[in-house]
Amino acid sequence: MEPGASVRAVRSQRVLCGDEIRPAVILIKDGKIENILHCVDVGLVASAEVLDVGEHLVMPGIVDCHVHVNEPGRTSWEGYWTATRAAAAGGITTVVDMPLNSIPPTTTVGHLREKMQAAAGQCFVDTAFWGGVIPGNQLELRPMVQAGVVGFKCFLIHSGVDEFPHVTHGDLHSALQLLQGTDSVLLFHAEREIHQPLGDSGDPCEYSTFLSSRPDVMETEAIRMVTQLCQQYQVRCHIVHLSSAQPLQLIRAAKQAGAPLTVETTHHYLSLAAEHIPPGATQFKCCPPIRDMANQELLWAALKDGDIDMVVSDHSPCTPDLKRLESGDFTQAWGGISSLQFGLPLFWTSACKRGFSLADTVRLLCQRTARLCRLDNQKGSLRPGHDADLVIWNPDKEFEVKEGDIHHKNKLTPYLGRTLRGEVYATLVRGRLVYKQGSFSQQALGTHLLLSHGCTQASL
Ligand SMILES: NC(=O)NC(NC(N)=O)C(=O)[O-]
Ligand SMILES: [Zn+2]
Ligand SMILES: [Zn+2]
Repeated sequence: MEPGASVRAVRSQRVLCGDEIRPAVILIKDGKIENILHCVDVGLVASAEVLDVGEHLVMPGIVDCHVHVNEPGRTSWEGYWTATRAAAAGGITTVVDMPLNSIPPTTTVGHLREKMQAAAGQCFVDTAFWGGVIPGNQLELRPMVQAGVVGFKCFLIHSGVDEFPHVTHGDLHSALQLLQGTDSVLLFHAEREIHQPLGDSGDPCEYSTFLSSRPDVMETEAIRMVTQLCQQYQVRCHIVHLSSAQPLQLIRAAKQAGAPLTVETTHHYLSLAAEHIPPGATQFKCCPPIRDMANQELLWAALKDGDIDMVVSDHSPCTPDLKRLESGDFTQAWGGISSLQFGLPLFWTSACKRGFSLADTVRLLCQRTARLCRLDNQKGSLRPGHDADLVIWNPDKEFEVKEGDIHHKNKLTPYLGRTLRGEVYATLVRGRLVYKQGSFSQQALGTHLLLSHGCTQASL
C-alpha cells in the first residue's frame, strides 16, 4: 500500500490497547476507528485495503501541542509543508501551532484567519492553533475562543520577537477574568526578569555564560506568580517547557491546593545536558536553557511521579544564519531548537531505560497533550469513534539522525549524528497513509484544521 491511500484496516501482532500489547485489527471507516478486533481476521475487508504491519507496534499518533510553525511571515524559518511532513515522519498526527514567530502573530481573530488560510492545503497532519495574549488584545480573547483556538499563550519575559510582547501582571488579571467560564487554558512561558547582578559576563561562546544569564530563580519567580493567579481565578493554567526542577515543589503544592494547573517539559531538557554542550554550539540554545545533568535527573523523577504531566517538542526553528554558528556567540543566537521530527525516538531512547512503558509514552505524548487542548474526545487514544490517527513504529530499532532524513525546513538540529531508538515505519491521519518508510502521500491532507469544540474546518 502506497502513501496517500485510505486504509480500511490495520493488522498488527502488536497493538497497544490501554496497557496491553496484543495482536489486533483496527477497522477504519470515514477516517474514524470503527472497531478494534482482537483477532487477526480482517473479515470482509478486501485485502488491498488492509495494511498489514507484521510485528510493528501500533499506537495512537503523537499530539505535539508546542510547535512553532512560523508561516505566514517567517516561512523561511519553518512552514506548514515542511513542518507537517517532519511531524508525519516522526509519528506526530496532530500539531498545535504556537501564536508567535509568524507575522502577524495569532493575537486577533483576523490574524487567526490569515494563519488558517496559510495552512490550508499544506498540512500532512492535523493542525490546531493557540491564540496569543499580549498587552491590549483582551477584547480579542473571547472572539478567538469562538473562532476556534484551543487556548492561549503568553510570555512573562521578552519572547524573542518584538511583535509578541510579554504581558504584565495587570494584563494577566484582565485576561484571566475574561477566560473564566470558557474552559479555555492560558499557557505561560514562565521566566521573569530578576533584578540582581548576574555576575560578570563571561565568554559569549561558552555555554555556561548563557546558562548563568538565565538562572533557575527566573523560572521559580515566574511560576510562583502563575500558581497564585491560577488559584485566584480557577482558570486552567499550563506551564510550557519547564526546564528547572527548582519550582517543582511550588507546582506540587499548587496542584494539591486544587489549582487547575498542568506542566510540560520538552524532549531536549530530558535528553540533553549543559555539561555536554560544546563552545559555540548555538544550535543547543533555547529559553529557558538546557540545564545540568543533576537537574535532568530531577525532571525525569518528576515525570515519573506525575508532577510534570506531558512532554512536547517546542520545535522553534529559524534560518541557519540566525543561529550565528560562525561566531558561536550564544548571546546573539536565536533561542529555539529544531526537533519536531525526533520527539518520539528521543523520548523513548531514554525512557525505555528509565522504567517507562509504552503505555506511559502514550499518556505523556498523546493523551495528556490532547486533553490540554480539549481534543481528547477525538485524539490521543485508540478508541472506536476516535480519529484513525496511528503511528506504526519499531521501538527496538536504532537509527542515526542523518541530514538527508530531516524534513524540517532547516536541517540545523542538535540531534544530527545521534543514534536514537524507535524508528517510525508509517503514520496514518484520519485513516490516510500520509507517511511510509521515508515517503509521503503526494497530496497534503487539505485543510483538516482543527478548531476547539471538536469541530473541523473541513474547507476554507
Ligand atoms: N519565540 C520563540 O519561539 N520562543 C521559543 N524559544 C525557545 N524556547 O527558546 C519559546 O518557546 O519560548
Ligand atoms: Zn517559550
Ligand atoms: Zn515555544
